[in-house]
Amino acid sequence: MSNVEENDLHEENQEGEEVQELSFEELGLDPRLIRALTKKNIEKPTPIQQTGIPLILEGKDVVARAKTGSGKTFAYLLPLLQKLLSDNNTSPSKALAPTAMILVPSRELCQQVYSEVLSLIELCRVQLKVVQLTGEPSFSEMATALSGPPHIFVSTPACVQRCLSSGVLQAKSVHDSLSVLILDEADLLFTYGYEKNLKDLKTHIPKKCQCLLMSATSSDDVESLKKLYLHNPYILTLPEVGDGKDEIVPKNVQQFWIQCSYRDKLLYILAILKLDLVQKKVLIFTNTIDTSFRLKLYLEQFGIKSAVLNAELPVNSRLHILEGFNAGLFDYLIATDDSDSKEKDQTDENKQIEKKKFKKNKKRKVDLEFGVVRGIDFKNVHTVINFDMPTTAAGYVHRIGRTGRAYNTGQSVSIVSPEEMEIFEEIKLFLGGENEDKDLTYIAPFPLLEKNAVEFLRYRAEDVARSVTKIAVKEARAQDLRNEILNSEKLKAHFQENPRDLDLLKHDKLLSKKPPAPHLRDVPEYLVDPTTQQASKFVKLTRAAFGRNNNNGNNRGFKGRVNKKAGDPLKTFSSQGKGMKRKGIGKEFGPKQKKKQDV
Ligand SMILES: Nc1ncnc2c1ncn2[C@@H]1O[C@H](COP(=O)(O)OP(=O)(O)OP(=O)(O)O)[C@@H](O)[C@H]1O
Repeated sequence: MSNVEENDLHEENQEGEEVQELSFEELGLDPRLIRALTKKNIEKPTPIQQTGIPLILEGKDVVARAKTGSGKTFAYLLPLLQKLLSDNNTSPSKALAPTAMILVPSRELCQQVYSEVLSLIELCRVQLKVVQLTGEPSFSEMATALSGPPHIFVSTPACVQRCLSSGVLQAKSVHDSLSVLILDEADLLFTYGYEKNLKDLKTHIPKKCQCLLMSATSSDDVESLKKLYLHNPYILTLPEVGDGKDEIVPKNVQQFWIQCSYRDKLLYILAILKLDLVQKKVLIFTNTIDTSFRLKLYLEQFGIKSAVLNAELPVNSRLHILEGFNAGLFDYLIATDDSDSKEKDQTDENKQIEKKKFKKNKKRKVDLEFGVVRGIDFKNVHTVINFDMPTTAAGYVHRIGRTGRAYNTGQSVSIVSPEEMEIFEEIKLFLGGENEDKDLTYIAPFPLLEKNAVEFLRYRAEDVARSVTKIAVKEARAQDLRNEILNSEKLKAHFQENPRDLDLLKHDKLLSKKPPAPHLRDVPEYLVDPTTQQASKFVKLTRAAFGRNNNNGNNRGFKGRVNKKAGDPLKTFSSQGKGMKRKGIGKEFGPKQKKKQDV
C-alpha cells in the first residue's frame, strides 16, 4: 500500500460514458455464482457491477462511488467469492487469520452484508466460512468467531481493533493471511468515529492486500481513506445517467412534497395513508424518537399498524424489525434517523463525550453503532415519507435512497412545514446542482391529495391528535423499550434454533391502551371527494398490476413458513396486552354510513 497521489494517472472516471451491457457470464463469473444469482432472481449486472467486477477480478484496488441502491454490495461480493472459490480449489488453507475482511460502520450493515454473503455461499453449495462480529464481544466470543479461521470476517473497525488488542487476532497472522480488505459505506466510517481504529489497523495490512472502497457519495473522508489504504486505485464514479439532473437521486424515484403547518402534519400523513394514496411498503422518517411514537399511537387509532425503529432499541430487536419489514410482515415502518446528528460529531473526542453521556443515562442508552438509513437495504419499499424533514441535503438523499433500489421504482413524499422551508430549499438546490432556475425543481407537489379530502378528515384527526398526549407518548416509548428488551434475549435464543420463525418478527403490535375505535377505522365514501376516490382507485389498480409490494420476487420462499406452534414460549412476550385484539372491524367513520373506503 502506498500513497495514491503519484498514481492519479491510473484513475478512470467513467462519468457520462456509456456503459456497455454485459451479462454476468461475460464478466467472467463462476457458473456457481451465476446460478446463485438466478435463484435470487438477479439476471443482469447493474452498471457498477459491470464495471467493477472485472477490475476486482483482476486484483485491482478500486474506489467505487455509485448511487444508493445501485448494487455496490454484489459488485464486491461476487468477485470476492469467486477468488475464494478458486483459492479453495487450488490450495489447502494454512491461514491463521481471515482471508478477507469486510468492514462496515454499523451493526445493521454488518448483519445485512453477512446475510447476503451467507445466502450466496449456501446457494453456491460451497464450503466457505463467513463470520460476523460487532459491538464489544467477550474474549470467548472473539475466539469462537475467529477460530478456524473464517474465510470472510464481517465486522466494524472498532471490533477488529478489539480482536487485535486482545490478542485473539494476531497482527502477524493478519499480515500473512489477509488478501482482500473491503471498506463498505466508506464515507461513513470516519463519521461513525472509526478514524483512529482505521489508522491503527492500516499498519497491519500487508502490501499485497487488495483494497476496495465502496461509497454512495464522495467526501473528504473517502479521500483520506483512499490515500491511507489504496494503491494505484481505479476510481469508478457511476451515476446511471450523466445528464446532471438525476445524478444524486436514482431516476426511478419520483419525488413529491406537501406544504402544511407543523401541526397539520399528522392530518396530512393520515390522509395519504388512510385514503390509500401511496403504494406500500412505506418507510416513514422522523427526527426524534418521541415523534415516532406519537405518530405510531396516532395512526393506531385509525387502524393503521406500524413498527418503530430507532437507536434506543436492543440490537436483536432492531435486526428482527428490519428482517420482519423486509420479509413483508408489516407495511409501515417509522424510523428515527439520527445519522445527521452523527455527521456533525466528526471527532473521536466528541464520540467519547457522547459515549460517556449515554453511559450515565443507561435507561436511554443509544447504540453508537446504529445506522438506520445509510446502506441499509430495506426490501421493496415503494414509498418513503419524510414526516420530519432531514437536517441536511445529504440526509435527504440517503433517506429517499431507501426506495427505487436496483431496478425497482419508488416515490418519496416530504411533508414540509414553514419552519422547514429553508432546508427544503437547500435540498432543491442540492438536487438541481448549479442550476438555480427556480422553476427547475425535481420535487413536485403531491398531486393526489385534494384539499377537501383533508378537510373532511380534520375534525376526527385533531380530536385523536389531542388524545396522544406527551404522557401517552412517554409511556408508550417506555413500554415498547421494556417489551423489546425482554423480547431481545428470548428472540436471540429462539432464532438460533428457528431462524425462519417469522411470526415473532411482527413488531407492529398496538401500543395504545385502548384498541382503535371502530368508527375511526373506516372512512365512509361520502367523506371523500370524487377526485381523491379516483386517485385512491388508481393507486390500488397500479398496486394490483405490479403485485402487492412492487417487488422483484425477493420475498419468495418466506410464504407458508410462518411457524404457528401453539406452545411457543415466546408468544407470551408480546407488547400487546390481553384483550387488545382488534374487534368491530367494519363499523363506520360517521354515524349510520354504510358505504366505506376499502381499507
Ligand atoms: N444486478 C442486480 N439486479 C437486480 N437487483 C440487484 C442487482 N444487484 C443488486 N441488487 C439488489 O439491489 C438492492 C440494492 O443493492 P445494494 O444494497 O448493494 O445497493 P448499494 O449500492 O450498496 O446501496 P447503498 O448505497 O444505499 O448502500 C439489493 O436488494 C440487491 O439485492
